[in-house]
Amino acid sequence: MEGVDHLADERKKAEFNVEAMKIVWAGSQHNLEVSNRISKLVADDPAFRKDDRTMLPRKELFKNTLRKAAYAWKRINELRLSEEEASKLRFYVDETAYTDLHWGMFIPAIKGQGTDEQQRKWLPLAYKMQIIGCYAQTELGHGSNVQGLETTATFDPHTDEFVIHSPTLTSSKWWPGGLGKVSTHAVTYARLIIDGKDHGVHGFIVQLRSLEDHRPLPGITVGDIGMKFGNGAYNTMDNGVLRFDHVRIPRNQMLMKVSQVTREGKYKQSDVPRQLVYGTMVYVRQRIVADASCYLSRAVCIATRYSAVRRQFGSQNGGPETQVIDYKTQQSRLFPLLASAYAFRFVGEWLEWLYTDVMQRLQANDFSTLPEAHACTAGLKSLTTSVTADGIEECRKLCGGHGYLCTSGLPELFAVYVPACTYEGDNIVLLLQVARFLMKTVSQIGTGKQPVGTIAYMGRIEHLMQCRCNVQRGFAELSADLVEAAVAHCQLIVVSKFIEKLQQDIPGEGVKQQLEALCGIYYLSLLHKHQGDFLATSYLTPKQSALANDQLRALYSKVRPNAIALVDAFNYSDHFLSSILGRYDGNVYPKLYEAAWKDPLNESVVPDGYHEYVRPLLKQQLHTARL
Ligand SMILES: CC/C=C\C/C=C\C/C=C\C/C=C\CC/C=C/C(=O)SCCNC(=O)CCNC(=O)[C@H](O)C(C)(C)COP(=O)(O)OP(=O)(O)OC[C@H]1O[C@@H](n2cnc3c(N)ncnc32)[C@H](O)[C@@H]1OP(=O)(O)O
Ligand SMILES: Cc1cc2nc3c(=O)[nH]c(=O)nc-3n(C[C@H](O)[C@H](O)[C@H](O)COP(=O)(O)OP(=O)(O)OC[C@H]3O[C@@H](n4cnc5c(N)ncnc54)[C@H](O)[C@@H]3O)c2cc1C
Repeated sequence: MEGVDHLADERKKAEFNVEAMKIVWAGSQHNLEVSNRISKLVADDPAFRKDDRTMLPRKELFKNTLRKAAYAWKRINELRLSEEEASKLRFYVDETAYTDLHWGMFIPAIKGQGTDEQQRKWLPLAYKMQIIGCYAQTELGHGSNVQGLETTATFDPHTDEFVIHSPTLTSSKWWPGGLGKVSTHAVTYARLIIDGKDHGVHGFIVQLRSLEDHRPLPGITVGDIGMKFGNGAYNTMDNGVLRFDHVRIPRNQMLMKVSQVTREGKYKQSDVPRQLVYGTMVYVRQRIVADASCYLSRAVCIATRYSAVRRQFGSQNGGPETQVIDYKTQQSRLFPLLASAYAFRFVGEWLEWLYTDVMQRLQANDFSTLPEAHACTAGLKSLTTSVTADGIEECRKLCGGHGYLCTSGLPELFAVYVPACTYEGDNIVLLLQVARFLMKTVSQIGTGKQPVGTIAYMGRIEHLMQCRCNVQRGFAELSADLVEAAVAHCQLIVVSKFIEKLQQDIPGEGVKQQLEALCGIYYLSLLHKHQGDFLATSYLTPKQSALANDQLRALYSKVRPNAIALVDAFNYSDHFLSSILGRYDGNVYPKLYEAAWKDPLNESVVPDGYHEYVRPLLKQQLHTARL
């Protein structure tokens, strides 16, 4: 019934202060206050309706996204929201759009790789959205291999310009979000050519469309690359294709913080690592880690609430059937994901600190922690997005048949999230970067001391490195194993940051105890999953492994009465979750039934097509042997 909290009994079981846990999840009292205020602002505004997304045809869907983005911008300015509040508003609008790339990559690229003068010129225009930008790096033929990009930027000393050109079909820019129909400018990555010499990939600001009539400028061919996975989902984004036909830009539109080209055409590489040109990707990867905890927690919230509502089997003498959340199999699938959501939240906080620290060091020309930052952002982006994508799908399965309904919110959540395993760096390619970092670390041990434990096999590689074969062959031969080592390395970071979080002062009755239980579930479920490795390397005895599994089950029982309160602590509105299965009040069945009749297919009792295609079948007079 309306107004009844069908999960009230579950909420009464909580053994900790949920309001205090909301502050832990939000990161601070201030963050919680801003989240509450902005979330309500969005949820209460019908202009931000999103329950129709999966039913709109692409052009209507996209126009609706443009409308929402413009309306959001209007509200941001009317209410004079801060950058923090504006970012929260875009988060709670919950619709991928060109603004993601304008604010999330175009502006950071100029801030990270532009000179002070270039920042003074371009950032005010971008902040006022008087230009709209995208990040055009990937090409039809190359995405992972940035050094393989083919677009050229050839310096013309006669006119003090760069000529931007797409020499081959595969050099067409392909995938950049916001490029297809909206962006007026792009930070474009191209090979810098001076006097016939290729200086590698650099960033350039290129205007794509007229600010008067939005038509592509001369030499620019640009459009959308077409429909992507799933209805609604990422089709609100205009991922685009872009070709340059000898497009001329002023020399001062090459981003010149890291390296410069003088008026005379002299190339100057500052004494900074060339990889700083990749700085925007590092920035986004660390943000994607925090983002993973948001997406995973949304799916876990839906699946946990529904698992408490859903009853199946187990009725005694006509009594109520068993809540599926009480089955150990349901708990063994759901609670590690709940623990992962919290774990990724905390490692995301740490990674943001690491990134900020590295950026401060770069200001002082201290590049000592850049390799660690690269390995951590790459590895944790890979790990958290893979676990989150798989976790959203597991949450769909945890909801049985109803999880497959769009009104569960889970299919669209999955469809919009899964590209995170690919964009900002294919997850395997990034893990190979971590493996390279690990190998370099091991080789620097250098004293002949063999690495032990789960990285013992790296000793064999190191041995190969020292004797009969070169690093590349050893690395390539064992790359699949090295990727597993890279994952293990990243899992160690996640676990250690969770433990470090627990060593902080965490206010609120019972809050720390719940986090300790979740931390235990996180590492014991990992131990359980990889117990073969631990047993094979004698890190664990069979008896210890069995004890660990017993402890894991005991922790499931400890978390069970707190599960609903632990997902309430995510503090998501019903509007944001957009899920009948995940409703705060648990009023699932009546709302599922009500929603079904709103589907356009039910606008008529007899479906379109009946008379043309069904009635003739029913009325056919066929004389076949089978009849
Ligand atoms: C949905 C919303 C999501 C998040 C919300 C929040 C904010 C985000 C806002 C918007 C985002 C929304 C949607 C995402 C849109 C997607 C955008 C994109 O996808 S942009 C394009 C991304 N492309 C990539 O990531 C390409 C991946 N490839 C690479 O990074 C490089 O090619 C690679 C590192 C693989 C190899 O580079 P290469 O130059 O060939 O180096 P090499 O391997 O030879 O190593 C040499 C040397 O350099 C070190 N190194 C490499 N990279 C870095 C780095 N980034 N930083 C520092 N150091 C680096 C490497 O370790 C090695 O060192 P050693 O020689 O071993 O010491
Ligand atoms: C939704 C979405 C949005 C995007 N937005 C943008 C954007 O705004 N701007 C932008 O510039 N780009 C964007 N991209 C492009 C994205 O960054 C690339 O697709 C991504 O970097 C992967 O590169 P790729 O497509 O070349 O994959 P590939 O590298 O071709 O991957 C194909 C397979 O090859 C494997 N592989 C590749 N190299 C190696 C290797 N050395 N060793 C072992 N295996 C390897 C990969 O693991 C993978 O299994 C977007 C992509 C998507 C899906």
